[in-house]
Amino acid sequence: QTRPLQPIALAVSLRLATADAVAAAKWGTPSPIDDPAREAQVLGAVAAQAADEGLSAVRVQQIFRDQIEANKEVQRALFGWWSVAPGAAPTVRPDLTQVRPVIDRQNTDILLQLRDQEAVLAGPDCVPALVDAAVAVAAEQRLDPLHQATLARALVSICGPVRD
Ligand SMILES: O=C(O)C(=O)C[C@]1(C(=O)O)C=C[C@@H](O)C=C1
Repeated sequence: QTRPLQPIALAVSLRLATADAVAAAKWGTPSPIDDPAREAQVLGAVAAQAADEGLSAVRVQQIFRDQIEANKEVQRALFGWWSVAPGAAPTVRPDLTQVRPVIDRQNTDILLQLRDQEAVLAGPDCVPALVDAAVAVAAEQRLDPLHQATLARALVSICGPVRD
């Protein structure tokens, strides 16, 4: 494959795309963007999956902290936009309990890509390969500037060994 890191960049981008639905689910409700209990659940689940796959729980949790941070950056940006431009705010409210299983599936996809691309991630050409993959995904998914910038945020810790 010409771009071995494109599947992981895509999985990260698809996880990030859920932030729009999460923000719409929370907008106009008392549910805060930050949900520490859910974050702990996500980080616990990925640490368990990392152990099953023989991956470093510390590395995997860092990578997923980045996913969560990037997700919150999208949510905060959208909240800011909707508060100054109420006409742009969502008119239908997705059910958060239906969005979270999608996030869980993307988490698994990301984790399995980390496992499958272990050699590339640990190799000397990871950063240029990751940038190349991210640019390709941004074009293919037609990401807007907010989602391009936050995709970069979500990818910061991906390169490096994922096994102890
Ligand atoms: O599930 C949510 O409520 C989200 O906002 C998504 C998410 C995540 O990226 O997994 C991000 C922020 C919250 O603190 C918890 C989890």
